Amino acid sequence: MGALHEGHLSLLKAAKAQNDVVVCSVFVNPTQFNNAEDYKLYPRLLEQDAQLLAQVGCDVLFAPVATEMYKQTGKLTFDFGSLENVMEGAHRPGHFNGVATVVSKLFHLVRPHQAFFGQKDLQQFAIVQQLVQDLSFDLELVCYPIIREEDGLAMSSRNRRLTPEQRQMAPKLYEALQLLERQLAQVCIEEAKQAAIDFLAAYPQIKLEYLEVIDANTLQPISSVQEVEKVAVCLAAFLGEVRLIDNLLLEPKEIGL
Ligand SMILES: Nc1ncnc2c1ncn2[C@@H]1O[C@H](COP(=O)(O)OP(=O)(O)OP(=O)(O)O)[C@@H](O)[C@H]1O
Ligand SMILES: CC(C)(CO)[C@@H](O)C(=O)[O-]
Ligand code: BAL
Repeated sequence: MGALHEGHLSLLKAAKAQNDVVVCSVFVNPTQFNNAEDYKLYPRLLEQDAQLLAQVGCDVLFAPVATEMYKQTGKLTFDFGSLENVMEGAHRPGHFNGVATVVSKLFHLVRPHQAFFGQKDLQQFAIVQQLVQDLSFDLELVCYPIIREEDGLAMSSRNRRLTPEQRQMAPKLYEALQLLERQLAQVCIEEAKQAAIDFLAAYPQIKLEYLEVIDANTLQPISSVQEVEKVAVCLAAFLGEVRLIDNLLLEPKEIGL
């Protein structure tokens, strides 16, 4: 969606290393926003994005305008069942319907052989995987790790909207996830979650929306980390009006099992 940072550029570099031609879409997609202010205030920096894309060897920048993108599109409805009834899907009504709509259109328009996504949007990646299966898109999906600022904050275009005070506070989200990971090696999930919730409660500027310990394959909350092959810890929180998400993928061995 543009306002590119090193997280996005890591995807571009990986794409360029593996392909002859790389296309990057920059499109602040109205149909995936459940909050009008979030859409209005989303950072838009197309000129700067174009320069950064040229520097990493991107071959094509596809930056349609919304009226053109949606000129002939009716209301499409997707059903991702339990994959979308949690976390982002539960808190952003209609969000994944909008994501699935625009990703389908982008795949048809660009016809990529590979498509690169970031782990930061873990649930989005699971939804897109399901979409590719459901609609038999002939492409390979690739997911790359989260690139962080030096203080641990996950890079995000929305970070630009933080005030200096909020920006200083924002790495607490990553610290909470790390605390949760450490706690999971020692106590049960409920206690571990409570420790992370209590940690964040000490910072009144941070309003936690959800904190989940999930099976990274099904995205469903789990009651014991021994249950599943791959665990993820995920959160969403507001700093003022700015909503940020972050997650860690944990291997069972990393949590002492
Ligand atoms: N810090 C990051 N590291 C790696 N990939 C990232 C990072 N941030 C975003 N991405 C990925 O880049 C792609 C484009 O994301 P998008 O344009 O929505 O950016 P964003 O920075 O996540 O914005 P926001 O968090 O404000 O929604 C997505 O696949 C996303 O997961
Ligand atoms: C998948 C996506 C391109 C849909 O607009 C967007 O949500 C993003 O960039 O993560
Ligand atoms: N970065 C994922 C899309 C969104 O937040 O709308």
